[in-house]
Amino acid sequence: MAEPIRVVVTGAAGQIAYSLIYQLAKGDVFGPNQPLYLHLLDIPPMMGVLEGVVMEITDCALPLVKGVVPTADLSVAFKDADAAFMVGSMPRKQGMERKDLLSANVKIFKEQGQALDKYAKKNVKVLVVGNPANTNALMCSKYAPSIPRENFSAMTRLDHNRAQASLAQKLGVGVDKVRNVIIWGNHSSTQFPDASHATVELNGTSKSVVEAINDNAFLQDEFVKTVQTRGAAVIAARKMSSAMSAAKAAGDHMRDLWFGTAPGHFVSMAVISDGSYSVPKDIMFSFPVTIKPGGSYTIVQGLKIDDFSRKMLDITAKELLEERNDALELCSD
Ligand SMILES: NC(=O)c1ccc[n+]([C@@H]2O[C@H](COP(=O)([O-])OP(=O)(O)OC[C@H]3O[C@@H](n4cnc5c(N)ncnc54)[C@H](O)[C@@H]3O)[C@@H](O)[C@H]2O)c1
Ligand SMILES: O=C(O)C[C@H](O)C(=O)O
Repeated sequence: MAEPIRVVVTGAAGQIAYSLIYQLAKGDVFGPNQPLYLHLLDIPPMMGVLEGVVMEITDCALPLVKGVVPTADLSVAFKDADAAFMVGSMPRKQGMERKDLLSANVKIFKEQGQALDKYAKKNVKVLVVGNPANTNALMCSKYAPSIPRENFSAMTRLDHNRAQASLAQKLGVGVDKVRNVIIWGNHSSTQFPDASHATVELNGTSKSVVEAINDNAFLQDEFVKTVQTRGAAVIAARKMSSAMSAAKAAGDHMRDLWFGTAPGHFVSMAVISDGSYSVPKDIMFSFPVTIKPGGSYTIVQGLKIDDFSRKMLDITAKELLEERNDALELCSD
């Protein structure tokens, strides 16, 4: 058996964590041969609830869990961390946009970035889930200057999974037959879900999704809007934000960072922009990426960007630039 790794989950007493921790503990993310210590961070008033979560982890009797560290202390939570799921923050309520959470949440990510910088391993992989995820990840990385910026990413995998599932439903095939959808930009209602490079396996043959659906109006309108507003639709129905699907996406994202993407497949992940596709640098922008085992990723290059796509990329980049300015101001004191 491998040496145990230390995996942090923040917001560990919350909804997403409740589904995520089980996946981690049973080996769905880091593999069935990887023992781990679970470092569970929440705020002091939630320590009683967290105690209940720890009892349940124990009662699951899962052999990969070598220890559980429930805490409200950042120095304990991030000590020697190999991987961190940054979930802890306020979720939006009906009628809010995710960026409305910036003032409530961004300082959490500043403070926790500083703690990662001080206590975590320098090769820690940090996945930001808490909203507004892209800009929180940017600020988390800014305040952890000793950790490479490439080790930070924000989650757009839920949008990616939503897009893949929506196309599979439209085509009447299993989700595993659709690949290489792209989410560009922000995890917000300005994101651009793009099916133009996606493929579908039909009767054993790979075909472009655009050709298979043969309905550009659907792909540029209904499909885009459905994915952009899916989070709000879940909130309207559940009166709480998505949790099971968010935890599944967080597991998918981290597993791909750990083990790499399959040949010929790319996934969507918000990473620091290097200017690819004329996206402004230094914002956390969701791109299509391929990943090598161990987490080094490459932004997929050379995809054709038509006029419609260009317009959509520019809209979401503009929003991220605005969020960055607001976040810098909020964190300046
Ligand atoms: N990126 C995505 O795709 C995606 C998807 C779903 C939800 N989210 C976001 O994830 C976040 C968590 O959602 P949830 O449904 O689990 O919320 P929740 O309210 O159920 O749980 C959040 C937990 O975070 C804790 N918390 C608050 N401040 C903290 C701090 N400073 N340090 C540590 N813990 C802290 C709370 O006490 C609570 O236990 C929200 O911001 C939500 O909008 C993102
Ligand atoms: O939409 C939200 O606020 C929650 C989450 O970001 C989601 O996409 O479901």
